[in-house]
Amino acid sequence: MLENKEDKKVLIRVEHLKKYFPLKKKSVFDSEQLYVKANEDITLNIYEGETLGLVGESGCGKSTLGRTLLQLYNQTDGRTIYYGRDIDDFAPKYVLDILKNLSSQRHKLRELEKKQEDIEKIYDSLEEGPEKYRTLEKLRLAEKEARLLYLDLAQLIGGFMVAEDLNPVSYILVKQHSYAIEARKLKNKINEMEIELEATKSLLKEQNKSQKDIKKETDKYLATIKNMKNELAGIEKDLNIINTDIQKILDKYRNHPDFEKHESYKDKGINLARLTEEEMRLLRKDLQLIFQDPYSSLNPRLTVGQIISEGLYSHKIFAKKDRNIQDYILKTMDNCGLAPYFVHRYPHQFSGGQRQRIGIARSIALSPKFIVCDEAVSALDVSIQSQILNLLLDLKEQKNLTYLFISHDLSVIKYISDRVGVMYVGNIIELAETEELYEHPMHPYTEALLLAIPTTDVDDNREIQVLEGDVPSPIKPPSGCKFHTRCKYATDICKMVVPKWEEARPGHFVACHHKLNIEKEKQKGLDVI
Ligand SMILES: Nc1ncnc2c1ncn2[C@@H]1O[C@H](COP(=O)(O)OP(=O)(O)OP(=O)(O)O)[C@@H](O)[C@H]1O
Repeated sequence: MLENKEDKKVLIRVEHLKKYFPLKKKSVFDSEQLYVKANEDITLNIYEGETLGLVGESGCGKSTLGRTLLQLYNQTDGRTIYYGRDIDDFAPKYVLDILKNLSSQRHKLRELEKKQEDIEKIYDSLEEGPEKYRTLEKLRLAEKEARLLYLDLAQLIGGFMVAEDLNPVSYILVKQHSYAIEARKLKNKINEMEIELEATKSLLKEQNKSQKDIKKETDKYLATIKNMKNELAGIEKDLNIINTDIQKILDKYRNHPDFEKHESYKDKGINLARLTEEEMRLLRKDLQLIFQDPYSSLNPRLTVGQIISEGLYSHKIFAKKDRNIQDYILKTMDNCGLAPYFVHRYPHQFSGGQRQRIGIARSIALSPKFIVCDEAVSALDVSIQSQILNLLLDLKEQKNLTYLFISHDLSVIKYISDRVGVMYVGNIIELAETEELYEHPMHPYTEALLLAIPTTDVDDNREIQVLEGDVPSPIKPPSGCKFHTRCKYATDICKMVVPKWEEARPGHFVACHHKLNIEKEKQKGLDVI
């Protein structure tokens, strides 16, 4: 069970994430570009060490969300912030672009805020009715645009947001970041050289070389590493001086009334959506995917050992000549319930459950922090499903992993998840701790999904209710709340205004104009925000 929200560390923060797939035009005369709106305005936190379950009908955008978080798809809009590494250490290039253009970006932000205020005035002046609802939609859009840009800036410069002239701030922060990039490149090189050194040592020992020969060979590496470490120490010394100067300049603004507000938005997360391909490649080992169909994701021409070693070599966790990799692979296989003699076998020689274990071993070998399990047990027999689920839970405990667990099966989701998000035609419409969501659903769609679960409990005399109506198309989804076409509680506002994503009870988020059970909760004396 997860502790209070205050004790939890966010690993991934998603803000207003959007993923549209453009559709091919039928003819060159088509003026309208159509999109599959697979993910729309998704905002959520994924906490370190939790399993966040994701449910919803087929085609609602679960896999797209998982893959977009991992940046296997380029996101159309929004921010995906990863806290598993420190932005100063990782020093991504996009930060330099923002810092170089601070003045013009803040100018743009002020324009967006002005636009938002203007729409707000119009909204306040309107009578209740369709025009007011349409204006509310525009207002939400303007708010979102301004907020995303504000977060991009405040995350990096915090209290400097109050500075009249951002040019000197820009100058010193660009300098700081350029040094950080140099330091990161050197650290990577040192790391690679140390891996080479280990591999050389293990190879020479295997060849029974004398201590003298081993020393002669490894001294070359040690000398290069020493030189690089000296160079790094120089850069880090300069960085410390720059950091002290930055603090001194920042202190000048501390008395400004808005300083603390802006400073509180400063954080060390990395915006995955803005990384270069090469940078994303470096982070790929932290962020893994386990597929539904292990057979199609395993290369049939490679043995289990080769399948697991591929990633270890490409992420430079082991050098090619390093003999220690064999022990490492066998240990990883053992952790995943695979016997050592499987190491030379091919995927077709295994059952579905064993193949899934191989897929899991391949991911786990890279020591990831976050894994998207996309229908990871859906193709397996029920008895095997529970074995794989328990393996995933054990590995999570041992290695402090965080999962996004995607499934259309509500029982599987209930079993494995700490919290559950419910998706409907591209949106997450409800998110809460598992028990809370199953016991007190607030969204009519969640309620309908739960009522549709068959039960074997003889004391449970509720009727199974099948959700009527077709799932709307994600190309032209219904206006307002997308569920209004199937919702028995829908009113006029539902047809026109997208419901706001809000925390209705502590830790319980929902987007609905007519939240269920709120009155009941109030009567029971439970917290309602
Ligand atoms: N690469 C793609 N190009 C175009 N459209 C896509 C692509 N991938 C997914 N879609 C569309 O996006 C929508 C969401 O699909 P997605 O696979 O994310 O849903 P899902 O909830 O995971 O469904 P399922 O449980 O059936 O896998 C669907 O309408 C799908 O057809």
